[in-house]
Amino acid sequence: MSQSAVADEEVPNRAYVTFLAGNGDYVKGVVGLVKGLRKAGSVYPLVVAILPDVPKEHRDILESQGCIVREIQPVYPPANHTQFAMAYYVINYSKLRIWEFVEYDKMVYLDGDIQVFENIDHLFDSPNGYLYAVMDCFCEKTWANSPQYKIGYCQQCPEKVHWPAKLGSPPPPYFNAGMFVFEPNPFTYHDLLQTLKITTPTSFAEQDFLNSFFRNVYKPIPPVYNHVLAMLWRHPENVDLDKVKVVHYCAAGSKPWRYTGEEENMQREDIKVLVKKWWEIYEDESLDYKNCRPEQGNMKPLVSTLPAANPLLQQGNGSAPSAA
Ligand SMILES: O=c1ccn([C@@H]2O[C@H](COP(=O)(O)OP(=O)(O)O[C@H]3O[C@H](CO)[C@H](O)[C@H](O)[C@H]3O)[C@@H](O)[C@H]2O)c(=O)[nH]1
Ligand SMILES: O[C@H]1[C@H](O)[C@@H](O)[C@H](O)[C@@H](O)[C@H]1O
Ligand SMILES: [Mn+2]
Repeated sequence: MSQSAVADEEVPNRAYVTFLAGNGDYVKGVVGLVKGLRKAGSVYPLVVAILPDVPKEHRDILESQGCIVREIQPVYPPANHTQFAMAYYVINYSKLRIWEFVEYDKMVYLDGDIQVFENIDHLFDSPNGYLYAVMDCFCEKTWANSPQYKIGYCQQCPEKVHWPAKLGSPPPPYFNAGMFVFEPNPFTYHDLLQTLKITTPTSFAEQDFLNSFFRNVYKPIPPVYNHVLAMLWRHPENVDLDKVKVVHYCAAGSKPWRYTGEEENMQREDIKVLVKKWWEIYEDESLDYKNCRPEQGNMKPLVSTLPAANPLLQQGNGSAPSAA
């Protein structure tokens, strides 16, 4: 048996995964993401779960950047109920298909509007059996229809405005579904789709659904793994930008490839710096797949045959730049 065949059996199969829909400009986000993962020295590839409406030119760009492109079929919430979810988010139910990627033992899902500034490969070593993600913030206007927003309660600072006793116990921890660590599994996948059929959609679509489905196995991880930009102005006391590893450009007007600086908070210095840092990675040709040295071993589809795929050897990669 060849050495690589032995390695194949012993090294768990792991990958990052993102989601891409439509023929718009989110493909830029994914290109930025795969280059960021490379810069951070990740040894795992990026799988892109794409809907059939992603044009061939975009698929080609992704493959030329070393991504593994996998077409998935859309998932819709039960008929006639879509009006309950924000239209913009409905497409995200299709994300549930990633539980079907059972050739991987563990995956880290990242939205296309996320950038990874420091190596996070150690997340794959987290104990199995849980879904790991970062707790969300309820303070932006996107939450305006929720009881949390109306009360002024946020799980990021539960002591500031207490959850009123008359409403019972405070809501359980709620994660932002732009980033999570999970295990693909045929039974979970089946159960997710069956449960969706009998679930009435709510505002945050699959994010609400995943929070409800995984409520008993959800483990919060530190906010550095999914820094939701609104934390900068809503909870500055909870943020240490130097320590942030993963930035989620989800605040209105903050997508770097669409950034104009016009929307509220977008003229902040810290936002400008983070947008600039995204662009530096996106435009860095040395991070293009074609320019990467093979010995770097990162993001190769055949990464599991490389000795460097041992995650324990990759822990604490302190050389990567921080987000700040
Ligand atoms: O036209 C689109 C829209 C979305 N996406 C993909 O879907 C992801 C989610 O969309 P956004 O990042 O624009 O959404 P937000 O970050 O504002 O939304 C958050 O809430 C959503 C609720 O549906 C999802 O849970 C999402 O992952 C979470 O980060 C994108 O990153 C991208 O990967 C596309 O490919 N094309
Ligand atoms: O997933 C959503 C989205 O990312 C919004 O932009 C943000 O304001 C919300 O907090 C979050 O739940
Ligand atoms: Mn997002």
